[in-house]
Amino acid sequence: MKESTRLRGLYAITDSKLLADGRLLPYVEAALKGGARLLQYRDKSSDEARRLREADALQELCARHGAQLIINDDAELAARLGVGLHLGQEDGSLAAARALLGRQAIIGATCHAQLPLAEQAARDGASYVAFGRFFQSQTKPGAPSANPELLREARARIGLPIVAIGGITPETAPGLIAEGAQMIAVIHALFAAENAAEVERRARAFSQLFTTP
Ligand SMILES: Cc1ncc(COP(=O)(O)OP(=O)(O)O)c(N)n1
Ligand SMILES: Cc1nc(C(=O)O)sc1CCOP(=O)(O)O
Ligand SMILES: [Mg+2]
Repeated sequence: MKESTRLRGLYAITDSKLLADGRLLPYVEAALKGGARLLQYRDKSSDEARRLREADALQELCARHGAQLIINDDAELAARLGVGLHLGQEDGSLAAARALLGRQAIIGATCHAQLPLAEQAARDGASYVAFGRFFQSQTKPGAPSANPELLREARARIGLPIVAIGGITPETAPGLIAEGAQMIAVIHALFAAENAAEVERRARAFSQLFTTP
């Protein structure tokens, strides 16, 4: 499958608090049923055994639903499972991660609101670049803010799929897609839900934004 086809649509990101108490697998499965194409396992704990167990279970779910699993921050775990990786600016060398994971792996890079960071990420072998945060984020309120117009310039200058992140809802996503975002990465507006059925409904609402060419 072409990278541009794989990297389009809803990009769901897990959250350890929202998905605690047995919600991780049912809520993620609901997001995948609702059409999420990428799933990022984002867990900041140092419990390596649990992280491996959970990532393994998520990999199986993703495989069943034809989605791609991406590990946040942890190149070793991504290498162990043979899945993708997302790195921020403080998370280690992207070029080294590319060498470790190989040419086929999906590797994403946080670029905040800075095109030079995206240009560097492209040179270092990123598969996609992520810009944000575009709105107030309940998950990461302190992340640097970005302006939607940035996406248009990024599209013209960076030859990689673009992810938009930060406080995005089904109502605000269309404006970002129109400006050039190929993927919309979401935590709170997807997973802060009463039940799995509601997660699936929300995922479907995001995913439908990508069905028109
Ligand atoms: C798709 C996507 N974009 C940005 C981020 C943020 O990464 P980072 O800046 O490393 O912050 P943490 O998520 O590690 O707290 C992301 N995870 N995913
Ligand atoms: C993990 C993360 N990174 C961001 C960035 O701007 O780099 S914003 C963010 C949180 C995204 O979650 P929500 O959809 O709940 O706002
Ligand atoms: Mg990080």
